Amino acid sequence: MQLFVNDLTVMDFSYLCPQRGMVGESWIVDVILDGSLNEESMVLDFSKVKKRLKALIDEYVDHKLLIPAEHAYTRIERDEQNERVQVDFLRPDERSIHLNCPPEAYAFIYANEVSMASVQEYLKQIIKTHLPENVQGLTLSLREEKIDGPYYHYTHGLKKHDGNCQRIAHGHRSKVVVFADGQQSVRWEDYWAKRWCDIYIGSREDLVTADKLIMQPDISGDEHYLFAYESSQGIFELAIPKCESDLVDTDSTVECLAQFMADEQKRLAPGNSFKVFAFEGVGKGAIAGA
Ligand SMILES: Nc1nc2c(c(=O)[nH]1)N=C([C@H](O)[C@H](O)COP(=O)(O)OP(=O)(O)OP(=O)(O)O)CN2
Repeated sequence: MQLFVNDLTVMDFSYLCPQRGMVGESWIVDVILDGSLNEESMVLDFSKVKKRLKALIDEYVDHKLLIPAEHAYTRIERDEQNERVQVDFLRPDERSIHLNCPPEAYAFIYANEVSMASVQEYLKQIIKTHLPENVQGLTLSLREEKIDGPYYHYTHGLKKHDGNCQRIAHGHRSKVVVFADGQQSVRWEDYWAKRWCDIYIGSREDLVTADKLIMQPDISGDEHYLFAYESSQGIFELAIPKCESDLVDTDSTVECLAQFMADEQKRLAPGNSFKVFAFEGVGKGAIAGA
């Protein structure tokens, strides 16, 4: 007998990619369980499927940075004593990425790349060990939201958030809808999709100088932004290429980003009025005008 649950959850996370850098993603999870019927004549109660599997996915992937642990660019250094992990992703041409964070900030995918297939396998191995005996098989499918129109992938961290959004590198794949003088404007939507294609959005107030960091990455020149802050889960540090980042004067909540976009459009085209629908992952977001 097979049992299916579609749209079990959305995983919002980021990953390191040799070509694209830091990529924000939102993947929808569907599952199929194979098993015999239990004493309740069920493969597994839907409420248990939803709660248990979502809890595992939240614990192991959601709001984390996924590291392709077997890629040649990846270096991982664990400081067990201080409960910190440093990751150096040594891309060429001064596009290296460096982090020093509490261990919960990362998920290590033992593969050459972070892909739907490798994350699927990683999660399958974890979830399998948490299923009751009558459930013998698990199929996990990951998919992107179908988006008609422009979208972008961004990564950020919300240092004031009391949950996992405080992690400095988690992200989303987000649709954007813009109205200029009451008409939908694909031109402006394309503008943001291009500007924020694979972007790290940092708050200006989190910028630090190298002497303020615990990590001492081997970075030459002035090609990187350095960000650091302390939240309830610990100290988070990130060095990321400036050319793959954008700075805002506020926090990077979706409310602030929607307002940033509307204000930026007004600055570039003062004669028009704007309304921006900025999504944060799938099915939610903020609306701002200028
Ligand atoms: N009003 C706002 N609330 C939250 C914001 C925000 O910008 N404005 N941002 C976040 C985080 O960035 C987070 O990544 C949002 O992800 P989400 O998946 O919604 O968080 P949850 O884990 O709580 O939801 P699940 O559906 O359980 O995954 C948080 N809030």
